[in-house]
Amino acid sequence: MAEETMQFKTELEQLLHLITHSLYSHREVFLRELISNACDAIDKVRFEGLNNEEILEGHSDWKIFIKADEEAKTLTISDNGIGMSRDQVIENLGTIAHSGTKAFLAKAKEADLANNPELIGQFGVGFYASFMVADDVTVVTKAHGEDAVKWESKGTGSFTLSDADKADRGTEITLHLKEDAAEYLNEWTIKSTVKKFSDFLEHPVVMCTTKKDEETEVEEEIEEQINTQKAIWLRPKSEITDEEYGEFYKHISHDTNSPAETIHYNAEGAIEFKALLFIPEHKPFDMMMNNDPKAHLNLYVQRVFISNEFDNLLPGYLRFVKGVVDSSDLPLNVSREILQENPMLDKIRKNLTSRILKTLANMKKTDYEEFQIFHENFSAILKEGLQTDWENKEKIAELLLFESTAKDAGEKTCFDDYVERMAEGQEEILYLAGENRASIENSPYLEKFKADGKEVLLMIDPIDDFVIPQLFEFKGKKLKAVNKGDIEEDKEKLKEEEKQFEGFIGFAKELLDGVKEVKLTTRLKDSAAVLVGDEYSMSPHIEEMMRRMGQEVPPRESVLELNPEHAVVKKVQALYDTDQKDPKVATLTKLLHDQAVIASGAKLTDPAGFAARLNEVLAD
Ligand SMILES: Nc1ncnc2c1ncn2[C@@H]1O[C@H](COP(=O)(O)OP(=O)(O)OP(=O)(O)O)[C@@H](O)[C@H]1O
Repeated sequence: MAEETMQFKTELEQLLHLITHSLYSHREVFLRELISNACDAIDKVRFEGLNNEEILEGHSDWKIFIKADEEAKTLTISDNGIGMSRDQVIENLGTIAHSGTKAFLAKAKEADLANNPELIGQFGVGFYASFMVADDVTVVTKAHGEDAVKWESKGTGSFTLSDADKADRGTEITLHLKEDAAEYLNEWTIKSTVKKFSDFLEHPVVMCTTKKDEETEVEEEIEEQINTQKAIWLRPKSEITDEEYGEFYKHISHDTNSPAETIHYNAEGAIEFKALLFIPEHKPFDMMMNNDPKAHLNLYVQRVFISNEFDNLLPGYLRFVKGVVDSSDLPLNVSREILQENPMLDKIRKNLTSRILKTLANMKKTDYEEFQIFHENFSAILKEGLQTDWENKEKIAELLLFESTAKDAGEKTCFDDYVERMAEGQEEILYLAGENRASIENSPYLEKFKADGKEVLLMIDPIDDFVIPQLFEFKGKKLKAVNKGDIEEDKEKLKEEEKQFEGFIGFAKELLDGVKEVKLTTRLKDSAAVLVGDEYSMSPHIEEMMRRMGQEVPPRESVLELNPEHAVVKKVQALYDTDQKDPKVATLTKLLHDQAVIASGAKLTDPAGFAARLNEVLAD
C-alpha cells in the first residue's frame, strides 16, 4: 500500500486544537488515556478469544509496555490487545468523528475544559490527548488476520497511512514528545503517573528500561511492573482508602469530583457477586450531554471484563450510578447475547437496586445536606422509577423531596413528613404541579385547602406531572392533584345556588369553547372561577411546554368551576336573569373563563379577544 494522506473531519480538527491549546496544566492525563485504551484492547481480544482461540495467536500473556527513549525523545506505549485493521484505524483515529464530538465542542467552551481534564475522556476522544505532549504521533497496529498498518499525524489537519512491519497482533503508539514535555521521558514521572491513574488496572503495566552491565558493557532490557494490578473491587473494604476509591471512580466515570457515596459489598447466598458502585454528587458532563436512558455498569465475570452495555444489570432510573459488578456464578464461555439473557442478571439487578435505594435512604437520614445535592441533580431521573419499577415505587417515593405550602420557598419536605403533618380526617396527599413556586403558590386551586389548614405539596419539576399520578398512593394515602378531578364539596351549601344558577350555567356551557361542563364549586374563596382537568389529564403548563417543543397536544376539554359567592359571578348571573340577551352577559362570562385559563397556567388562545373584552368592561 502506498502512503496515503487523509484529512481529519472538521470537528476533529477543532477538537485537536482545543486539546492542545487548553489543557496544558493537565497534560499527564494523556498517559492514562493511552493505557486505558490498551487495557480495553486487551479486554476485547481476551473476550473474543474465549470463543475463538485462534484470534489469540498464542499470545495471551497480557501486558501493556511503556518505553522511553531519551535520545530519540519518544515515549512508546504498546499492547498485545486486539489491534486494528486499516479500516478500523481510519474509523477510530481519523475521519469519523465520534458522535459526541460536536456536542462536546459546543459545551467545552462553557465547561472550562482547562480545569476539567476528565471531560476529554467522555466523548471517545481520549487518544487525541497524546497531542498535548507530542508533536508527532505514530500508531503501528495489527489485528488478527490483517496486515499491519501505520498511522501518523502531527495533529494538525491530516494523517498518513502506510504499510508497517509488525508480526504480532497489538498496537504500538509512539509519541514524539514536544520540547517542553521531556519530563515524560523520566522514569520516575512515568511510574508515579501510572501509579496515580492506573494502579488498579487489571493488566500489568510494565516499564521497559535498558541498563548497561558495567563489566561487560552489554545493554540489558529490564521489565518492571508498575501497577499493583489489584482489581479494587476484589480487595477488602478495610484496606481501601478514600483516595483509591476516588481515583477508581474518576477512572470509570470521567467525573472530576469525588462520589457522594461508595457502595462496596459482596453478595452471598443464592447468587454471589462483588459490587463496587458509586453515586455521583453532581451530574457528570456526559449525562448532561446525552439522554441515554440506560444504565451502564461494567460487568466482569471471574475478573474478565465482559461489557458495559448490558441494560438489564441496573434499571434505567438508576443510570447515574457508576461501577463494577464481578460475578463468578455467570458463565464465561458464552457470547454476550446469551449472557445477556441469563436469569442471574435479573437477580443481580434486584439486589443492586435494593442496595442502592437503601443507601440513598440512609443518606437522606444521615447526611441530609449531601442528599439534597444528590436530589437536586438526579431526582428527575430517579422519578422515572415510579413509572417503571412498581416493586420499588414506594421506596423511590420515600426519597423524593418537594416544595410545600407548609414550607418557605426553597425548603423541601417529603411524603413521610407530609403524612405526619396531615390534618385530622384528611385522607389524601394533596399536590399541585406547576412551572415554578411563584406561579402556583397563590393559585385559586389552593384557596380551599389554605382555608381548611391543609398542606399541599407544590411540584415544580416538569416530570412530576407525568410520574406522580402513577404513584396513585403512598403508604395507603391516595394522591390527589388539586387541579384535577372533583374535590370534596359542600354539596348542601351548593344545593340552593345550583337551582338559582341553572339557566346561566346552561348558557355559559353553550357559549364557551373547550369547556365540557360548567358547575358551581366551594373550592374557591377569593377567586371567581377556575378550570379543572380530568383526574389523569396533563396539567396545562406541561401542555404549554410540549407545544413549545413543537409537539402536538390534543385540544383540552376542562370543567369551568364558578364561585357562587363571588361578586362578579353573582353579578353576571343576575344580569343573565334580568336580560339573557344583554351582550354584557357574554362578555363577562368569557372574561370569567379567560381568567380561569390564565390562572391554570395555560395560554389564552385569543389574547386579542381578551384585551378587547377587558377594555369593553373597563370603558363601561
Ligand atoms: N491501543 C489500542 N488498541 C486497539 N484499538 C484502539 C487502541 N487505542 C484506541 N483504539 C481504538 O480507537 C478508538 C478511539 O479511541 P479514543 O481513546 O479516542 O476513544 P475511546 O477509547 O473510544 O473513548 P474513551 O477514551 O472515552 O474511553 C477506541 O474506541 C478504539 O476502538
